[in-house]
Amino acid sequence: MEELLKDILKRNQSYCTEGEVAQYIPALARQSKENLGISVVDIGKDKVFNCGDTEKFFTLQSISKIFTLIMALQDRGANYVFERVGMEPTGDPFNSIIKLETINPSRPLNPMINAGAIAISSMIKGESNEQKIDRVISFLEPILGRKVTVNHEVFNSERETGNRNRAAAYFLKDVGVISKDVEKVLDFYFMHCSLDVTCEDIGYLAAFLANQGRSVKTGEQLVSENVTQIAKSFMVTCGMYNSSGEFAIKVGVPAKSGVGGGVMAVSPNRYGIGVWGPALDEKGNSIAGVKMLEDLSANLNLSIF
Ligand SMILES: NC(=O)CC[C@H](N)C(=O)O
Repeated sequence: MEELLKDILKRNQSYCTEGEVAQYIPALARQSKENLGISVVDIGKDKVFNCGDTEKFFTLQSISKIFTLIMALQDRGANYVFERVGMEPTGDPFNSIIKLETINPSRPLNPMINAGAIAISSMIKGESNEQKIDRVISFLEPILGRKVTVNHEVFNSERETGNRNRAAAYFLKDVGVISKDVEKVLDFYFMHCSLDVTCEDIGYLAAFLANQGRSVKTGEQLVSENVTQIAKSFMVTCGMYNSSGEFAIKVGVPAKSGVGGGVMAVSPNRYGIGVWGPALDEKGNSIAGVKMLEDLSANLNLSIF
């Protein structure tokens, strides 16, 4: 495995120069394009294989949407959640708001697009945003086996510039999908997107899903298999946004990307995979990261289809 990862990293390094780091969040626009890392957690061997920049921090961004979805399902139950957010892919960019008004009854099509994830954020239980983010952190820490913190620079940057998310959230309040204070809901959404992680962490988050909701670090069953199945189904249909179909054909595993450049990929019962490369394609997915996943899938025969 060490040799395979070294080879895959080397073969795909040149893709780092293609695409751009996320420009619409100023703190992310300052990231270096050159970073590239891949981490594979082998569940059977209880071992992690790292290659490249696997210990540097970047923000979780949309990968966090999987974990807030899991928490909302636990806090409110599936009926409550899916009365307010749908189960279908959009074919539109992650921050698009175009379908919010044309669908009847009006609700976000799925929990992976920003509008859906913001609605999900409003469902997480807690008296204050501090309590809510502490709950997210307490959920993640036993999976990662380390302390997790919010990156305040990225949080403030998103908060200052997130006007499209603000537009989506106010629309959702108008149609009754969100009932809480919109600015507070947005702050909490920006906070969980701004959690600092490493590529290795993404591998362990993926391994937790590959392991049907059991932490590989502690052995603890943290959520029911059914809830992880829902999360992984959304990863297949919507996890890579309007590239999910192409990704299913070329890589063939449940995956979730974030504009920090991370991609979390799940090989059920076998591997948790984290890749990181901050230069993104026009759909917001890491170019070199996706290329490395294509190679890894072909080499290890990972496609679930
Ligand atoms: N695709 C992403 O990672 C988007 C998350 C980012 N925080 C946003 O709201 O735009």
